[in-house]
Amino acid sequence: MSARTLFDKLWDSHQVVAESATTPGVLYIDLHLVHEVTSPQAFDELRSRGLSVRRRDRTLATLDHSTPTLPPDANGKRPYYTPEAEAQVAMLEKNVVDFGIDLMGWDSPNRGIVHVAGPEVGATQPGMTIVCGDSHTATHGAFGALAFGIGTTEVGHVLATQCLLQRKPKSLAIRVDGALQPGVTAKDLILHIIGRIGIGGGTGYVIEYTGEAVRALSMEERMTVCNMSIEAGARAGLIAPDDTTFEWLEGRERVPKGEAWNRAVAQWRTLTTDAGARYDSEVRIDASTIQPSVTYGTHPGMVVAINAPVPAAADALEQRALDYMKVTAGKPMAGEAVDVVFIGSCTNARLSDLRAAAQIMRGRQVAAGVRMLVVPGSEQVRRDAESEGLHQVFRDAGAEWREPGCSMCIAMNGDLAQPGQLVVSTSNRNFEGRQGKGARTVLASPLVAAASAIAGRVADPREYIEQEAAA
Ligand SMILES: CC(C)[C@H](C(=O)O)[C@@H](O)C(=O)O
Ligand code: SF4
Repeated sequence: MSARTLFDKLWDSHQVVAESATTPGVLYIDLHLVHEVTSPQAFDELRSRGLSVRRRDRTLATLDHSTPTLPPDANGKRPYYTPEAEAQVAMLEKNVVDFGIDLMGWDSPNRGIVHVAGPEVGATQPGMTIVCGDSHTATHGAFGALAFGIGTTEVGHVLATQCLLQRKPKSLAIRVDGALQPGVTAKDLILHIIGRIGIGGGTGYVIEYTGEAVRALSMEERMTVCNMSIEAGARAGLIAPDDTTFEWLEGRERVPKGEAWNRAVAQWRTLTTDAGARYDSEVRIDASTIQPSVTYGTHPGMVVAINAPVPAAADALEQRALDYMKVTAGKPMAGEAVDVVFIGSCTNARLSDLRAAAQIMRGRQVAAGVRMLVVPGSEQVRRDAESEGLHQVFRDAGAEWREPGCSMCIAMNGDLAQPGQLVVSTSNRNFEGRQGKGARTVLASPLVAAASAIAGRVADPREYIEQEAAA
């Protein structure tokens, strides 16, 4: 057989019916993740047709988007933001019982944002096809799985058949050579990439991230990178699995054990792009040139190095974005006054993210007038962080330590910013109103977010890291 890319291998091993000029192919799905927002109509459809879930053992649900991050009151009542949010959660709780599906619900020690909790329990594994009614499903591609978001109608198709109609996308290699500088994180890398290729740069492609800077990333950093593939328009983002992947996965609840683990790893080691395999397109990036980066506009492609001047608007839409953000071309983002700092979301709410932020915040205070929310991505992250005392570091600094959920990433659960407020956020979307009507979002790394909370303005974390090194 001729040389194949990792993506080709994943596709070939899951396409059960080939596509033709007039019909899409049929792809077998190994894992279907479900959350409360995009599943109600899908389950209703099954009900109305008298269908059951085809592979309950390959379906796993969680509660994350609509869940409040404040604890229940003395009567156990949770402070849902709206009756709709509460109904959505109740609906999924009912659906998993009616259809016999596992739910990481309120009483589970594993509940969390779907893209944090799925990998943590070992449901996400190399070589799988993974779907979820959620655009950030590409996160799971960090494990060498073909993972992408689907719509609610397709959620129904997968529930009923465990298959999906798909045409094969093209492949794009993003090769990152060199090494990231101190204070420059995986988040800066992916923001830089989207800034470079644009929000349409990945459209029609599955991206494979390669190169020595990608190999050097931890598993959690790889998830941060793959998470935002959709923000470049890509169908999915992938990183070939290696020892970093296997070490991270070994021993987790849902991965194979004993001899079966060894066999799985041996098979997973074949999941690499063959020498001589061709991508449809390639981009090269030099990691050593990347600075801590932030967004300055209203989509994730409007990215600038934190100390570099904001570029002039190229068109009326960009000018509208600058006006909305109250940002001036020619001035850097560093120094912009900050109202709210949010550390959370499926992009950056894992233990290493919280450690990075805590490193800067330890012994310091959130600036007067700044509100800071730290929201762990899952119950596991919360437990691990609390056992290290990170929650205390954040609380001592004056930040709020919340319960796991999507929180202020999407502002549909009660956590939101006020009109006009500027939020430095570790999430992945900065659209108008994303974090509350009129709220202005600056996407950044946990290091930039923590430094900005302390400074009360958008700040370069290297100022604080250097102080520490000097001390
Ligand atoms: C609610 C859900 C459908 C949505 C998505 O698909 O990504 C959300 O997670 C988001 O981040 O905007
Ligand atoms: S954390 Fe944000 S981006 Fe991630 S799934 Fe939740 S709403 Fe979507």
